[in-house]
Amino acid sequence: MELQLALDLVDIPGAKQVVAEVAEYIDIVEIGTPVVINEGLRAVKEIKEAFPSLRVLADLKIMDAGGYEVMKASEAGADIITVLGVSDDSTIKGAVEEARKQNKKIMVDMINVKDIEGRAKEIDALGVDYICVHSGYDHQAEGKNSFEELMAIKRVVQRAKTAIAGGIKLSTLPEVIKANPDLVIVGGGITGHQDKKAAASEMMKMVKQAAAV
Ligand SMILES: O=C([C@H](O)CO)[C@H](O)[C@H](O)COP(=O)(O)O
Repeated sequence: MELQLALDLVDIPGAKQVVAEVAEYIDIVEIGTPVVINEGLRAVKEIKEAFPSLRVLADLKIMDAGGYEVMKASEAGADIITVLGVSDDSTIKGAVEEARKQNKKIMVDMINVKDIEGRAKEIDALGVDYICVHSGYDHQAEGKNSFEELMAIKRVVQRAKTAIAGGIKLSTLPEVIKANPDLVIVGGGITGHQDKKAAASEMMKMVKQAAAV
């Protein structure tokens, strides 16, 4: 099991500051969609250059032109790129094909997918690297989470790694860990914490303990 830090509400200097604080307690750093909107793929490039030993995920939430957009994120230094599960199979196939050429990985974000089990099965067969259940900010505001969706994809996914994102905090992490995802993604649960380093360190400890069992 691994831990990914999602950075959504920062600019590039702010992102560097947070990563410098918690780098030893995370496996992957995510340049979130709002950061890419504000700063462009330059944010991915600068974080990869500043922290070469960390894997960097570009949360582009690709919906079309999968191959082209994966190529651009790869050029910027992204190791993992996100594509939406609601997009057409041709988009996901194009993304996977380009990622293979560039030696990168594709994560499919299942945000707003209605038939989670059925679509996860189809997407798994397309050769993606991760399938991620995700309660986005708008769903979180309605009190939703993706714990049940994680259990649903765990039942059907055979080759991809499984991941979960959306509002995970120290208090809810044990419930998430129980469902045994390969990757836990945390944004505000670390960045909104008074002591980011302590929160990341505690989360990493819990994740690695679970992985060792
Ligand atoms: O993907 C995300 C969201 O859609 C905004 O772009 C977040 O990175 C993801 O939800 C994790 O952040 P938290 O919900 O704050 O843990």
